[in-house]
Amino acid sequence: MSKATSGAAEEFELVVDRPANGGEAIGRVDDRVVFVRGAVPGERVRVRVTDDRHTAYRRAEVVDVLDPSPHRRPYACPAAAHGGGCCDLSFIDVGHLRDLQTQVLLDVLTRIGGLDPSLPAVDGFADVGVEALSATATGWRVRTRLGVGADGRAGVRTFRGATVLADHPCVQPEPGMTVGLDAHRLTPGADLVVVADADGARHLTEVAPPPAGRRRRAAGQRGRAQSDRRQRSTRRSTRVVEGSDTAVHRVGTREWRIPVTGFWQAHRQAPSVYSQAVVDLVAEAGATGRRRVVWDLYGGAGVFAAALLDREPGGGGPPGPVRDVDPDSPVHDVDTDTTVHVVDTDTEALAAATAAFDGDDRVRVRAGGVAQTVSTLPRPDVVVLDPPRSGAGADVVDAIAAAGPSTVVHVGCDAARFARDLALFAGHGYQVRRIRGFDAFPLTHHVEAIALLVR
Ligand SMILES: C[S@@+](CC[C@H](N)C(=O)[O-])C[C@H]1O[C@@H](n2cnc3c(N)ncnc32)[C@H](O)[C@@H]1O
Repeated sequence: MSKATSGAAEEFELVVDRPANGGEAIGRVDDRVVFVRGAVPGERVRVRVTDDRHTAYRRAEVVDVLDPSPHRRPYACPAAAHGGGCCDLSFIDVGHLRDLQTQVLLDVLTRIGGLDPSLPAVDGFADVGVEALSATATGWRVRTRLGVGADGRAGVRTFRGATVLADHPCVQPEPGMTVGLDAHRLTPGADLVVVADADGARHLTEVAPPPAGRRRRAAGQRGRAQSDRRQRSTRRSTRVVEGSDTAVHRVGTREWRIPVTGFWQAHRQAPSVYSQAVVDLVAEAGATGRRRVVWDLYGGAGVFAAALLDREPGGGGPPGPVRDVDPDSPVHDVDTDTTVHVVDTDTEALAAATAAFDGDDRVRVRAGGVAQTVSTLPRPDVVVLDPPRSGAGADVVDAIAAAGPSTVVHVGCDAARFARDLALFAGHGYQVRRIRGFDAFPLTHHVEAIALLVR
């Protein structure tokens, strides 16, 4: 290793050997861990220190690749190649990137989740690994939030920065979704939310710049939980620039009208793939049947509620005439219906749920925080939870366990918080029966994980 100091930022060489949960590669120098952004595990790189405030570790970025990995590729995303905070790992071959995502999830499951690697669920996940949601790693995103630069043009913002890359498009949005934005007069410092709906129409809503004092904090928070983003939007005024303020999304035979600034899964395939996974896991636990009470926590517009009612035995079947086709069938016997309680803090998402279920009294929506609300619900047989990146945490896990469901399906979008929640459930006697992982944000480090837990 050779060291040098350029101004305030120290530079040195090291070999990085494994992936970290946040997309960096990990090495070690002088007994301190170094998290390196822009490296592939296995590479020898020259790095510049970007954060030296901690005794146990430092953060650094690559300034030169001295011994490149065979999995390194030219950046697939022009925005990321220019420092955009979008496709952070688009310089790694897609197949290898999925192997790295699998490695990260296995690492946190065992280290933070306390799971035994020989557990069939962990072993089974290691065999299958992180699964693709679509055939290609580009053109999958149906909702995105861009920045508007000082010149009034929209683009991806730089990683943890405020610079807008209007001339370097990101490859995540569906084809055509971000074409021709320059035709609109936009407000410098605003956000521009872009949505491609189920019918191929585009909707653009501008979210006004945050008040001056909050701008700095908002930039630092970018990329945090969906709930944070939603709250920031609701406090700022919005203006429809193109299309409408709501967008139609469909899963199976159901349709939802979701506010453009509201939450819907980013990947076109995610709602149907996740909801099928939830249905399959509940069936695997044998938790299907009559007169069940199901909680769909952090349920948003009720996509999982719909899948559990429509697609699984004992769900009651789809609404309307189909339910009456065979009144003798146990599956469609109205007297045996499951009831699903959808809980979320987002009243607009719950309004979309109410409209989508159109008076179907098998679905009850409840506005409020999960921790405060669940004690008021009837005891559940099955609980599905899909918290934001911050995870569910101890209070929520304690409250779910106290209600005593036989089956829990946990959907997590941050691997470490997901693993922590599994450890909390284990403390209440819930064992992991199966784990699946999805490459829900291709060319990035993000992984969506789903676990089946049984008591
Ligand atoms: C990852 S989204 C999942 C939404 C839904 N399951 C879906 O797939 O469309 C997380 C949801 O949690 C909601 N949320 C965040 N914090 C919450 C809390 N403390 N209590 C209830 N809901 C919350 C957000 O409004 C958001 O709808």
